[in-house]
Amino acid sequence: MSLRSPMRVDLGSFPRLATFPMSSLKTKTRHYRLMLYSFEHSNAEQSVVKYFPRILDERATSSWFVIRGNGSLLSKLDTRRSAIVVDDHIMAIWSSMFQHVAEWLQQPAKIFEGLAEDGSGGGSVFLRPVLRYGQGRVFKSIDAEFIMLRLLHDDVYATPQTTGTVRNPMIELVAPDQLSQSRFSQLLADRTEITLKTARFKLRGRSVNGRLVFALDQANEDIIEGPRLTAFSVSSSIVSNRPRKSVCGMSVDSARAEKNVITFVTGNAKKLEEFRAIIGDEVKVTFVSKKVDLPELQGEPEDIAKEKCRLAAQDIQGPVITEDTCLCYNALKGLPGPYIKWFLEKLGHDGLNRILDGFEDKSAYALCTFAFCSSPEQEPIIFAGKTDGKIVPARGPTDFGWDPVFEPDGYSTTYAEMDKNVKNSISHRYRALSKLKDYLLSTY
Ligand SMILES: O=c1[nH]c(=O)c2ncn([C@@H]3O[C@H](COP(=O)(O)OP(=O)(O)OP(=O)(O)O)[C@@H](O)[C@H]3O)c2[nH]1
Ligand SMILES: [Mg+2]
Repeated sequence: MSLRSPMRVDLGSFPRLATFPMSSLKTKTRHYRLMLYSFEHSNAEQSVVKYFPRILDERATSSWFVIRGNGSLLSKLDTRRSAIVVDDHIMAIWSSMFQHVAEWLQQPAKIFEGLAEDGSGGGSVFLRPVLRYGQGRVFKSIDAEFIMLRLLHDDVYATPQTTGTVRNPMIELVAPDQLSQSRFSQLLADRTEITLKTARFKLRGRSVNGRLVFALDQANEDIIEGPRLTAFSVSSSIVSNRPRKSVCGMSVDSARAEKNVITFVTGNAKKLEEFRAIIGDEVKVTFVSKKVDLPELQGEPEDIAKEKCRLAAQDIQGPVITEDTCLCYNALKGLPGPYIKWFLEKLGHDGLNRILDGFEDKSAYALCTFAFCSSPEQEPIIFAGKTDGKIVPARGPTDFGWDPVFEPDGYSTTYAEMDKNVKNSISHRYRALSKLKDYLLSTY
């Protein structure tokens, strides 16, 4: 099968309900092969590394997809098995959702570029929009998790070439990035429940901690409710072929999703990025993130981690994860330890080396302590991970803390120089998070 020349679809021109009537949707099903687009190499790569393996394992078809601007990805994927084909019904929903969220956030959206028509394949897909801002060709790329529209369940999939059916559909909008999350929350502040109805289904959305979760229900009306969503157009011929049960007016899936939301309280976007890459998709929990101005506490790492988590749980009034990271010099009996943030800020990478000038021993360890509280009343549970190494003159990209001055034992590269996947397989964060992940897998 060959990739036909890409058809450019921009959101401004993507058909909305008004111009793309249901009848045409029912009679004419086109199939799109998606090219996920990212302005930043690492973002596209991470999205694939994080979200696609599970999909690739699920439904093997002959379809394939391309990540634009990142040739290396293609070689990493088993292109014969990736199935990123959706029909235009689903595209219409996703596009209008993305577009609307972009409008809410007052950001121009560039979501899908280069969609190709293709008559084969099926499968589920995780998509993220790439939002663009800045001037001319200067793009400030958005964090990988800026907004994610995600079909939640394993059994959500499209088989467009046969029936155009999506089973048990559920759609979630997440805005875990700090900026988008606070805007999202503001926009949703006066509305906790949003209902969108079309001729074939009802979308019921609820906003929780800056997320908007939609569950689909059958309905026979074609109206759209909700003052903020009047312009929100949704069109679809998706049908649920399973009888739906409901709990307290919400779908079972939705209710389950509500229960399994944990907030990772952090103000550090890089931590969050690594957290998501490491934890993957196995834990049946929706992780959202929130920046809360927690005090930088003093004391032993474990005490600090616990107290941080208690304060976070009080703020969120629900299940939370916090993380505290230390960089400990053996020559200094564990200092700077939890105070590394200030040392780094005041002294820079050079200074972090120079404080060891008088010492032979340059060895150090990175210590990560995750804490989990299922409610403000619960005592935090601690999961620590440690990676030994040494302090060296800075080498590598400087986009994350003290990564350039820490060379883990057994490697000749600093954390900063390493491939992210390598760091995420040996790091202090990986070691701590593996324990937390095991705990969550056994609990949720
Ligand atoms: O090079 C790095 N590689 C890492 O893997 C890493 N993890 C954390 N840090 C930095 O170490 C300090 C910890 O302070 P910290 O735990 O209080 O974090 P934070 O205040 O940035 O966020 P949070 O407390 O809101 O979660 C901060 O300067 C972080 O930037 C790292 N630096
Ligand atoms: Mg902190």
